[in-house]
Amino acid sequence: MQDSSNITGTETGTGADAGAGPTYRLERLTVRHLAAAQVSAQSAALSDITLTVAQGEQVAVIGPSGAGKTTLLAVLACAHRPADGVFQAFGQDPWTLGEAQRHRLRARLFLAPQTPPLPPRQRVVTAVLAARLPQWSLWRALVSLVKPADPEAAYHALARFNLGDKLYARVDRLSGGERQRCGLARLLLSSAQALLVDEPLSALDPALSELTIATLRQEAAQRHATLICSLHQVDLALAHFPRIVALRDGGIVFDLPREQVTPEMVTALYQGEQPSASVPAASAPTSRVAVGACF
Ligand SMILES: Nc1ncnc2c1ncn2[C@@H]1O[C@H](COP(=O)(O)OP(=O)(O)OP(=O)(O)O)[C@@H](O)[C@H]1O
Repeated sequence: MQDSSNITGTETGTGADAGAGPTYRLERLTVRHLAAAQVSAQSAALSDITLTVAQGEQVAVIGPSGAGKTTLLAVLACAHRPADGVFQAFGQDPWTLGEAQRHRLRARLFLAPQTPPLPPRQRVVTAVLAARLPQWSLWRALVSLVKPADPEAAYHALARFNLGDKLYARVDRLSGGERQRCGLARLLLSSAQALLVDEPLSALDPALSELTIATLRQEAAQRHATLICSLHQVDLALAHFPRIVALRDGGIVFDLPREQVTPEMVTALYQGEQPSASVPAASAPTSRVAVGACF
């Protein structure tokens, strides 16, 4: 159950579009992973999550390791079915829809996992253009595998993450940080209206971290997409995102406009653990494949 001392913020002043229906509505949501569900009914990855996110909002999700950030993003991407509670994306519960309708709903979302599932032997241009697959006919997709359909678009997307020179590199020759940005370049080529990004800075240096967040925010604002980004770098979350959702042990600890988040709240959230500062991190662990997938 959610701690009764939890603080729930309003969306006032957080960039929400008051006129539009919410992108997400979650009410008392419980989420379990299969293995955990087998061990104990108590061990939910997320419990009692109530959250509404308006179209166009930009939200950072923070919290210590294991808090449930990746699980939340997988649920929002309609990749992980909640065990209990209400979940709606764009006003629809994906898990009551037929397969084809759910597929159409997922095409409105893009999840960029921490470790993007890029085919290692593929060239970067092909991997980035794969974001357009939902918009293409089967024939066009097959032709693009041999002769990339729109290399200029891939170049421009990569260039926004300072990676234009890797257009024709092989994916398995990229560093961890370059792979991560390659995954984010795919996001720019999607037509998604909800952008879900899991720890995009874990393998990036401070300058690239700033560039990456600025690019994501700019893209979301331009297409009036909702942006939800999990971050270990609390300082960057507070500097860039109007709304901060803090998770710990699978529950929401606070959900507030950033001006209302105090250093004491952050210290309590991490309880002895040191929140990451925006310093160069070790490259992303290759064994950690985020729940969910890119759509
Ligand atoms: N595939 C899985 N099977 C079983 N349990 C899982 C699985 N993935 C995550 N969990 C558990 O669910 C909880 C939430 O994990 P999650 O990965 O969502 O946290 P996180 O906040 O993203 O952590 P991190 O910051 O380390 O990436 C943890 O207790 C974790 O051990």
